[in-house]
Amino acid sequence: MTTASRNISLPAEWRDFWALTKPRVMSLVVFTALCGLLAAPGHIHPVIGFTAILCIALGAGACGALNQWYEADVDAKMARTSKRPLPAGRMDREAALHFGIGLAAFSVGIMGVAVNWISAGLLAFSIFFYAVVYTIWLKPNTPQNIVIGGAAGAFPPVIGWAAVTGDVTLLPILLFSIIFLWTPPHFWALALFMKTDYGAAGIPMLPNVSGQRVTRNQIFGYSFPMAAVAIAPFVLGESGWLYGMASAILSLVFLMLAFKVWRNEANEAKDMKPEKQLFAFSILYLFLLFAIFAFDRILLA
Ligand code: HEM
Ligand SMILES: CC(C)=CCC/C(C)=C/CC/C(C)=C/COP(=O)(O)OP(=O)(O)O
Repeated sequence: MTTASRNISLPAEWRDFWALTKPRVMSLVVFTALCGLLAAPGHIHPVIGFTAILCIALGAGACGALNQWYEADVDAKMARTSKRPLPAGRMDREAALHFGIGLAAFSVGIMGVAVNWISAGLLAFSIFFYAVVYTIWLKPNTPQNIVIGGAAGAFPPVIGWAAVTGDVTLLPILLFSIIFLWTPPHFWALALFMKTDYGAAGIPMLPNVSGQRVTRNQIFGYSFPMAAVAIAPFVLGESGWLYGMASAILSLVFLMLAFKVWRNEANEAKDMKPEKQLFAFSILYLFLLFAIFAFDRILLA
């Protein structure tokens, strides 16, 4: 028996289905949903709360699968995505489609029956928005694709909140707005320094359509309303000082890094340290902001 065969590992096809769900990106998506759920007023039975988060995770996985089903040809043209299960030829397109539709139907159905139909409706809408509005309609047609389409990724904390309360009030709309305004700096910073090949694959992302100067201006521009909305829960008296201080400090660091991106003139990836720093920090920022927000609300409750 070889060392490799003795390792405990998933059979290849399971690993491929797992990869279809884009687990690394989706982990933060699911975390924001958990924070929305924990920050909501009222009580949810832990088993129902766990079920809600599981459904959101499965719904997010459905998004990844449906996206890769539709984009198999595009993914084959980009080095970054060419090793995904479909372009690499390890899986049928049909299997990915069935997996995506199955996960979507299962997650929405269980959410509706076990949690409530408001959160199930929001989950169904988010999946539709990402799979159809973003992937099929906006992404191949406009460099504003991720601005509008990014709304799909902003829904999870609203869904988590609605799982507890059965409604959507100002606070979850603020959580939505934070992610909505965070997405353009998050993605465009990455698109500046990483060889994404979107241009070669015919996808009109902002850097390859309008150039690096416009992209840097837009990154800096979106960071201001993002910071303002991030601090808003404290200003409106919906959080304590802990979140107030944390959101101010984190947003200040974000703005400073976005300013360094704005000032940078480099067009070689090796000189794009500010862009790399902003992308890496964008993930830490959202993680800490949501974690501290939920913690602060639990302390206040
Ligand atoms: C339309 C919106 C978005 C686009 C186009 C986008 C695009 C990307 C891309 C291309 C990557 C590089 C790595 C990869 O391909 O897996 C990435 C990484 C990442 N994104 Fe986004 N993203 C978006 C929204 C979001 C949202 C809403 C979240 C979470 C709330 C998120 C969380 C992450 C995380 C955690 C990573 C790092 C993953 C890793 O370490 O491999 N993204 N994003
Ligand atoms: C609960 C629920 C329904 C959540 C939706 C969450 C969601 C779909 C977030 C979007 C994040 C994401 C994977 C962007 C990748 O963009 P891309 O697919 O354009 O990137 P690619 O070029 O790597 O394929």
